[in-house]
Amino acid sequence: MYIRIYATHQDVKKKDLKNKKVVVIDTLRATSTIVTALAHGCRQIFPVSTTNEAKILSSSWSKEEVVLGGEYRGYRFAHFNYGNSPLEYEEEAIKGKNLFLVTTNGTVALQKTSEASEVLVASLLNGRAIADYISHIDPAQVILLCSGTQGHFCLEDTITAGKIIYHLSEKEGEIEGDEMAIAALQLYQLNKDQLLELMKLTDHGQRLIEQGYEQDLNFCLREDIYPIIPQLSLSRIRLLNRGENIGMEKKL
Ligand SMILES: O=C(O)[C@H](CS(=O)(=O)O)OP(=O)(O)O
Ligand SMILES: [Mg+2]
Repeated sequence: MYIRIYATHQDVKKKDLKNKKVVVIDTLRATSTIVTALAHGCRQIFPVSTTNEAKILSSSWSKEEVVLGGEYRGYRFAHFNYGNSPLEYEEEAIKGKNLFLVTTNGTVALQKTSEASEVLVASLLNGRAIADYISHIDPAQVILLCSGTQGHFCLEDTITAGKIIYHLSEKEGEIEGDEMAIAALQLYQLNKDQLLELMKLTDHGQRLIEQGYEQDLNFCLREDIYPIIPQLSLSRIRLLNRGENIGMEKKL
């Protein structure tokens, strides 16, 4: 298996992902939010890039079936039900709902994968489960698509990519990859016992703290609390093997 990492979604064109197995990562905070919502019984999530798109797409459902969520530069939209804080999606109210999620980086990265053969959604909250799944299907090549922040490399997505490679190598021995993959693995191995200290140094970590979201930062670093496999297919994200995922316990 060969691992290739893209540091930002701006680095990749849709055609680069054609027929590829792609794992999308946006640790702060979109993919952490998606994983949390699905772990709490959300029916399916539509990643969209504008509030208008969310409103148009969601109009096919009754109001009771729909939740609108998201943010721009960290701040929630006035007429939406929720923002982009994973903690908001731990509620019973999300159960059975169709979530239309608009975010600055993560949902845009997810929309880039329309030509991929399989798309998975990863965060630190479910990184080991994603690695287990990939090793089980054993593809020749996997692309880890980090969302990045506003077109720039970010540590938090690279750390999650490194964690996935770390767990893959635990199962399969040495993993081949590009130099970003080697760097991501080293970064995770060197910092896995001090993730919070590292994240507090990042632009996004500092911004979340300034915006009053320090709890989000702590939460997004809780490794493997939700061992689920969210899969994007036909423009919506659902749990793979929903029956197996349902009833899983949150490991605190
Ligand atoms: O809400 C977030 O954490 C970010 C917004 S930004 O990086 O502060 O602009 O969005 P995401 O798409 O989850 O990276
Ligand atoms: Mg992000």
